[in-house]
Amino acid sequence: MLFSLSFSVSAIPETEATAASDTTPGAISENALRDFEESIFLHPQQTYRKLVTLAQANDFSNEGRVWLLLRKAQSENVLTLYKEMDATLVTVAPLANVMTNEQHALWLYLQGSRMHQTGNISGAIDTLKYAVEVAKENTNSTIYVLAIRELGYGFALSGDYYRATLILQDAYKNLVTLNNPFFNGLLEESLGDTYNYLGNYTKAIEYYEGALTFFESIGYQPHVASTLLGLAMVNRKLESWDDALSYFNRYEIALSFTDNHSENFYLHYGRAMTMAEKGECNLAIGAIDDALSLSGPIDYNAELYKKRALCNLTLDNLSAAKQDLSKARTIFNGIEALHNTQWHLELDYIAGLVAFKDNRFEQAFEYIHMYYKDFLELQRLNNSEYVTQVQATMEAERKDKEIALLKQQTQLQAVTAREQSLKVRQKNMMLSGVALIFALLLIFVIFQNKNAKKLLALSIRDELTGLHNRRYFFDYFENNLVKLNPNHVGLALISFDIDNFKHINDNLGHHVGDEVIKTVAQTAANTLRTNDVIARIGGDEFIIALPRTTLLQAKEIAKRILENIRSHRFITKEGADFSVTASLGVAYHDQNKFIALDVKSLMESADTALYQSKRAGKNRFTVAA
Ligand SMILES: Nc1nc2c(ncn2[C@@H]2O[C@H](COP(=O)(O)OP(=O)(O)OP(=O)(O)O)[C@@H](O)[C@H]2O)c(=O)[nH]1
Repeated sequence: MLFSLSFSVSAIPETEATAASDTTPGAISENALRDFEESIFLHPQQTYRKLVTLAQANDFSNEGRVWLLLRKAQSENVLTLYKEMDATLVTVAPLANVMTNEQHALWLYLQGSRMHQTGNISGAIDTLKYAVEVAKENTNSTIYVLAIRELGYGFALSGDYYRATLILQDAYKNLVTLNNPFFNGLLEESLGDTYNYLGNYTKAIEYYEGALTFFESIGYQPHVASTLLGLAMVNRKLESWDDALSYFNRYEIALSFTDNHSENFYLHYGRAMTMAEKGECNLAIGAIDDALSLSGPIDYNAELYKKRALCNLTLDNLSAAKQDLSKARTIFNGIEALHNTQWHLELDYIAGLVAFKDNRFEQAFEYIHMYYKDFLELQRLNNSEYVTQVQATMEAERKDKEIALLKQQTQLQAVTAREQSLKVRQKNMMLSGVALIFALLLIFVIFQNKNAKKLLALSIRDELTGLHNRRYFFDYFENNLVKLNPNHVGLALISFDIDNFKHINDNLGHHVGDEVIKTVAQTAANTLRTNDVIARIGGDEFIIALPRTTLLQAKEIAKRILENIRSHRFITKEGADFSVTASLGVAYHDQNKFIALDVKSLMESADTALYQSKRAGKNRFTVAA
């Protein structure tokens, strides 16, 4: 539930109720505008109408006008009137230089949360960090809490769950002493969202329920609604279909706080998907059609078509299933960013089931096989050791099943006529398909939490080199190397940096510099083994983790990297012909020494060794003491 509903509150002023209901522009004092916050949450629709009326009057000072516009944008955010909100933010921008600190922080926060909604996650993170900085003067202010929360979302959306959880838990620890139900509700809701994304659904429910109690106690309907949606979604993931459906019903009632029906799509979408997953296909098809008629985001529509295809298969409506599948395919063809994601690959899986129903067994097997292959490749690209372990288990399980099936086939073939054996072959083909699906479903369950779709896919890669980025590397390190595998045999880190790179930029241009970075990245990556992880840390600096390695192997790899980099010749369009070198630092953690793995100090050792290589004349590697 990481869509953003933004709110803020202050102590209820005596004048607040009047402020919200009075529509005469002249009757409102400028100070009262600042205090409009709470009425935005209690009566969003009425407050918004009031603010629109006031905005038509021109008799405000600059400070008053800024408050008016910011509060208007804030209520537009609450009511998800994003077009209007964008326009209001444009109107307030020229007044940036007369804003007070408090206004400036609110302005930054609103921009940051809007960036989230449009998918500009890195922009949102930068803007929100700035908002937190500006709001920090008063850490018990509403804007500070809101900005921290939104920043936590930013980290979660970019796949940095670790930092998201840390920042929110930290804020929670400080704010819980204030005993403000709104703040407590906000933070519990955010922790619910983060655990939801982390796949810890039981913990997510715990936090969402806490948040719901706080929000209901103060009557902030937009928050009650968003928390109920969170509870519905988590229960769906836990396959508690009836609880999920009952939360969707409560969400529908809570949505009455707004006249804007755009959130209805998520209600109908969630409900339809839940019904289909529950197996109530007759009901689900009607619900899917309702959701499709609401013109939600196009990739959600594709998911609806996929589910309808599966339901139609269950109901033996083969031709309808084919049509659904083709509609889903058309949508995916048009969204390049989603190509080769799990959601895209699932089309082949469904196509396999359709072909099977159609008695095209060979084709069914082909599709499912292709799906299986592509899916594992996708996971390999994600390059997590955890994934590899799961895959290995699944693969072993699949092989066992296939062997058992082959045995069965041989026995059957020995006693049956040729005609019968053809049938058996078809049956076995189906059974191995089922075995594959079984294996894949298990993997799916594990990766279901990674549903930030393209946002996640984009956020773990460095744009220039296509390698993993810094964030992914640290996340991988903490979550896969340290937590999941504390007893690894040995772990080496290699930190490296291209020598005299600035010289290349200065003499041959930035575009050549970029090419050098890309080629060096590729050369180093090609030198590594499948389970090694390389990431670009920034500029011309890279880091490599070599799990399950001896120091001797690590040195060998460092040597090969150096050789492969220095032996590459660059020839530019302009006729320059040159090669580059790099300096490396190797740090090694030896489990046999019974010293706990400390990421930070291992990285520092690798960096120190790298600088020793630089000082000793570059183009070499040094092993940290
Ligand atoms: N072309 C290009 N240059 C970059 C990029 N990111 C950072 N840089 C430049 O990379 C250079 C990094 O230089 P340094 O590593 O500090 O120094 P160096 O010249 O390599 O010297 P030594 O490391 O001591 O060998 C700086 O000039 C940055 O401006 C990028 O994405 N593309």
